[in-house]
Amino acid sequence: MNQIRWGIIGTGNIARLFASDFCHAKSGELRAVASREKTSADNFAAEFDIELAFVDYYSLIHSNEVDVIYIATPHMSHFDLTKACIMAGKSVLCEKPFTINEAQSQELFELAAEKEVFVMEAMWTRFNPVIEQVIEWVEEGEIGTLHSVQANFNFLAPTDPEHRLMNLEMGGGALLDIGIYPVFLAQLLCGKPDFIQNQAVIGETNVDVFEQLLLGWNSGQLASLEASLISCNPNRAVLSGAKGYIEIDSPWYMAKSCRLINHEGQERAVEFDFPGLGYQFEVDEVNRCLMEELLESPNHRWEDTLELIATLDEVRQDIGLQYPGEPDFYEEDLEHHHHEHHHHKH
Ligand SMILES: NC(=O)C1=CN([C@@H]2O[C@H](COP(=O)(O)OP(=O)(O)OC[C@H]3O[C@@H](n4cnc5c(N)ncnc54)[C@H](OP(=O)(O)O)[C@@H]3O)[C@@H](O)[C@H]2O)C=CC1
Ligand SMILES: O=C1CO[C@H](CO)[C@@H](O)[C@@H]1O
Repeated sequence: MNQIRWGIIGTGNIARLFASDFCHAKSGELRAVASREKTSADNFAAEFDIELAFVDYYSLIHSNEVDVIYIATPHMSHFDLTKACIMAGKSVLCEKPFTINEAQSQELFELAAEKEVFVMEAMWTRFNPVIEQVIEWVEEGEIGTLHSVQANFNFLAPTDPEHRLMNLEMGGGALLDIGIYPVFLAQLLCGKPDFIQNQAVIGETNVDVFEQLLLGWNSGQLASLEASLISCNPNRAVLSGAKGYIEIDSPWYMAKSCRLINHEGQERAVEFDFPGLGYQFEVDEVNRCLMEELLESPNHRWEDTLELIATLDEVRQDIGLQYPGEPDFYEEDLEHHHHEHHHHKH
């Protein structure tokens, strides 16, 4: 079998973590990297033993040397780069959030369907073995009816106002960068929420630095979620059911262990001994999908990405957090009214 040939766009923080874990994937060749800077491309290629270093992104996108491109650049660039890859017939694994809003994601998935190109949001947590275990426990009824999801993602972000996390022009803020993880977990287990409430703290650079969300489902399920760029937390997740609960150990979004505790207090602990941080599992998933000639992963479908970003859109609309170049929320809201849009205000 020929190896699937990968290219990476960007040489920043996540590109490095991904490249270090790539060797733990079951198959695939990390064949090319592209950077805006020649020295960054060359150094990255040398460090990770990558054959080809491109000095602009579009040369990689149009090269015949790769089958799939991993986009590891800041949020605001995901739309244009993914679009260019699809147009060039290159499969895509694009960092989260897939795009900054639902309209952009919708447009890309329509294009991918039309051009018959594989596309997936790099929601790596979905492929972590602990999350697979948790899905299995919940589906097998080990905790009975699932009633609640409690999850958060907190870390101390750089305070530099120019840093991508603090900079509005770069799609900054907690929600899109890290809030997406707890929302992902809740929606993975409960589906698209029927109600969304939130409280957010806006920082000095006008991005959300801290927020809590409460999601509700007509089924009676509730999720209590938090994202913060300004506070510390062990970042554990707890799923409570009628017969017991599951605790995903810290940090839950990249955990190596979890525990199932029944209503009598009996505990079953599971530990996974995998190398690296766990980025290899999303690589395995993409390789498997490409070998099966799928356009989307059945485990993180286009619909899953759309439902995820739709929730983030709704929260941002409530907060009044708009990114440069986005259509005006309030005009959209008027249109939505005609379509019986259920927007739950607190
Ligand atoms: N899955 C995960 O665990 C993580 C995911 N992410 C996601 O990955 C993306 C990138 O985040 P991160 O790696 O932390 O960001 P960094 O700033 O560390 O790196 C981003 C890279 O993108 C390239 N780039 C392209 N355009 C720009 C621009 N306008 N400004 C700055 N850099 C640019 C640069 O590469 P070059 O100079 O080589 O062109 C840069 O090194 C985000 O969307 C984030 O959500 C981030 C961290 C962890
Ligand atoms: O996805 C992510 C995981 O963790 C990082 C913090 O350590 C985030 O900034 C990032 O975007």
